[in-house]
Amino acid sequence: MDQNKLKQLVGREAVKYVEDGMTIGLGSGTTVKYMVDTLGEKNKKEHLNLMCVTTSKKTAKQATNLGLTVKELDQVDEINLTIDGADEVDHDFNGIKGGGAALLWEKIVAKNSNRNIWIVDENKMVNHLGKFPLPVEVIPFGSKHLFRELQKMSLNPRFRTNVASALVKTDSGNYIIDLNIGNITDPIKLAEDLKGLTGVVEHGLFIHIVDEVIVGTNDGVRIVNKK
Ligand SMILES: O=C[C@H](O)[C@H](O)[C@H](O)COP(=O)(O)O
Repeated sequence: MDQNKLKQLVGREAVKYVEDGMTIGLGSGTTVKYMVDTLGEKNKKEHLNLMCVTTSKKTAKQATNLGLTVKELDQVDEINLTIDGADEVDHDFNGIKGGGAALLWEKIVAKNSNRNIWIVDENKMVNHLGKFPLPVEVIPFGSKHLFRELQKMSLNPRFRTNVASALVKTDSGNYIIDLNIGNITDPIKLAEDLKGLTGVVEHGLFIHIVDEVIVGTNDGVRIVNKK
């Protein structure tokens, strides 16, 4: 099955978890885009009473255009369920996120959600994290110095740039440095090390955050629950 079809499949499946009256966290990325489209349709058809909190300005715009009610995180008491994409997921249910530079808001929303579901295609299920470069969101001030520190740690950093070769800015106005590490043998230790660096706002390692993963395969959808 073509990758977009898989993204659509898992997006549709995830929307089945949305119930009337819920406050829903909407992730970011190309897979989530399909999910939000389906949620918009469901909302219109079933006249649901939903509130949505988004993890990026892009998702907020899409959701608003579809007629979904979008609130700021601080305007809601709790988020019942967040549905997001991921770049890699390992067997311990740890993941890498931030391929679309939305990792900071995504992590804040996820940590404030009662339940987190990720929607991915099966190529993203891996034995070890790290083939996908690990995104790190950093404060622009002094970021070249931080970059050198990451080099000294042998983490193969690279500033993320856009098609015009300009530095990518996140929705919070920060830069992204991608770490090309290869196999991450100890994600928990790496997460701690990165958080210990002054200037690092957040990293894309999502440790023990997701509860359930909806995996799109050529044979249909597979649901993987945390053990
Ligand atoms: O910053 C972006 C997010 O973490 C995305 O959820 C992640 O990169 C997956 O995106 P996609 O569904 O486009 O592969």
